[in-house]
Amino acid sequence: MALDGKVAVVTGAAQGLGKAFAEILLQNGAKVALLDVNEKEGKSTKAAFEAEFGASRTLFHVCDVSSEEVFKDAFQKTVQHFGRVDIFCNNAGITNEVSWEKTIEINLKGVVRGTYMALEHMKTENGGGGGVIINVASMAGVVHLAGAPIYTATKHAVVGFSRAMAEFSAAAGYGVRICMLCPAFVRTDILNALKEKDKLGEFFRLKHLTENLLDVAGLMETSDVAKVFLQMLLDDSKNGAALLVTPRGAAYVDFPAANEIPCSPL
Ligand SMILES: NC(=O)C1=CN([C@@H]2O[C@H](COP(=O)(O)OP(=O)(O)OC[C@H]3O[C@@H](n4cnc5c(N)ncnc54)[C@H](O)[C@@H]3O)[C@@H](O)[C@H]2O)C=CC1
Ligand SMILES: CCCCCC(=O)CC\C=C/C=C/C=C/[C@@H](O)[C@@H](O)CCCC(=O)O
Repeated sequence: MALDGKVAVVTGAAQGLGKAFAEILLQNGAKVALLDVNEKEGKSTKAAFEAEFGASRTLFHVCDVSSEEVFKDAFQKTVQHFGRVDIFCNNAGITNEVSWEKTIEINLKGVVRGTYMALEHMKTENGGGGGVIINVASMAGVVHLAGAPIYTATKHAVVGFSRAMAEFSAAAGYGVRICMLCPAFVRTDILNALKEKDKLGEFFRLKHLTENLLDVAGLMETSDVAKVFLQMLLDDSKNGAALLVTPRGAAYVDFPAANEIPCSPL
């Protein structure tokens, strides 16, 4: 997929990884709708992008992905403004083990909402032009964090949901690919949760386990992950693929097929 003239939606685009994904999309010729619950940061990001790429290339909508109504409204306004959407990146996420229902609402249900909405618009069956959905999971979608069980659960769920939807989309002939990005640790505000007892609750006592993983893996910059995001987005051969991103490089996860799981009689 060439990006020139394509229209992308990125959730959680005001800062961190979402902002870096939006920036690399803009650098490569796309128009980008920035959706985020943080109005102040979102407006400031939009202003910075306007100065660099021109006013007509970006839109900002205040949008909480945990509200079906608000999310749909922001998406519809984007379609009205740009005329179409070709790329949808479900990136918004939080770490909050105390308000765990909120974490599921944003990290999982927000991704499900965004995926369904994007498919409905992009699928060729409805006269759409096809496209790509990138769901941002985490390495915690493949390995677990004992210090963040709900975060882990949402990210595993995003991987499972996206893989199933990718196969469904291909089988239905929708013309929409769905892939997952699974980064290890990236220098963004989400990691502040590791210092906040009111975010981790009883799991705060295991924060050293997460910190140990961070020490082993190292910390990436958002721009490093954005480069890998772009590669995956442009690779038309990938559907249902989960790309792990670490400071040492990137690798697609080799999931076992159902008939490849070794079992012996009990
Ligand atoms: N930073 C890291 O080490 C890693 C982050 N991730 C994932 O990357 C994604 C982006 O996170 P980061 O950029 O790291 O964190 P961040 O905290 O810097 O950015 C998250 C963005 O999502 C927005 N957001 C939060 N709740 C929202 C909601 N209800 N509706 C709309 N927007 C909302 C925030 O306002 C913020 O702009 C998340 O899904 C996170 O789980 C995955 C692996 C590693
Ligand atoms: C509670 C805060 C979590 C916030 C954000 C994340 O999603 C962070 C990433 C989650 C899991 C990371 C696991 C990392 C494991 C590594 O130590 C190791 O398994 C990978 C080694 C990388 C390499 O091969 O170089």
